[in-house]
Amino acid sequence: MEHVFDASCTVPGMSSGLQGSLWDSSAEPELGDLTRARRVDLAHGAWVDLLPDYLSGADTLYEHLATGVPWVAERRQMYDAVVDVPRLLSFYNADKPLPHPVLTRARTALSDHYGEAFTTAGLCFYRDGRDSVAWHGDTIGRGAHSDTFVAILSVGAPRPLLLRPREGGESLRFPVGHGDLLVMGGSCQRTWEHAIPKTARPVGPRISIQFRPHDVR
Ligand SMILES: O=C(O)CCC(=O)C(=O)O
Ligand SMILES: [Fe+2]
Repeated sequence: MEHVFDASCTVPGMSSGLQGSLWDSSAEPELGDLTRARRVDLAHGAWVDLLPDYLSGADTLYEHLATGVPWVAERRQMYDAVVDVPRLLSFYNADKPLPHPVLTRARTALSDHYGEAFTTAGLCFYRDGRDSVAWHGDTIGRGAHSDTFVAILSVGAPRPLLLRPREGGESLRFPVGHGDLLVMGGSCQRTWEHAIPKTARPVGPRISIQFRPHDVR
């Protein structure tokens, strides 16, 4: 799971920013075996499944998404200020074809494995260590009151995904690297929060793909 990336920031649409990978960057992306995922049970009925290197040929997918997806820089109202969302976004609802066939195959494989249809895909582009997502649960829709799944496939620079119980307690740190899969399940969205913290360390760009079932956001 050691991957080497160039630490330079990317200008999306001009250069993908992924350089110096040790891997064959022309390899076609392929999926591994979901039954090899390792489950970590968390308190309060939450769990995460971890599957490092679920995707091989991750360089190819990274390049394809970095340069080919219509990335959007959003701004959001925060109290009385309008602030930049610290990452680029691209959302694929159930009707919109996913930007690479391996993502369509991943969505089908996840649906078969977990026994629930994953429908949407949210893509996030973290350009460098200043990009982040603050503590939150994916509680828009039924994640607020029911058990749900959120499956995250990660390509590019490794970043830690942090999880902490809502009622207080220590946070757990799950490094997610190039081609890794992390699935949050059970009560995770309503009893825990997750975040991708900012870092002052020089880190290269990362793209995450979050697959969610209907009415989970
Ligand atoms: O990028 C990630 O791995 C997490 C993103 C996330 O939590 C979200 O978009 O809801
Ligand atoms: Fe989230």
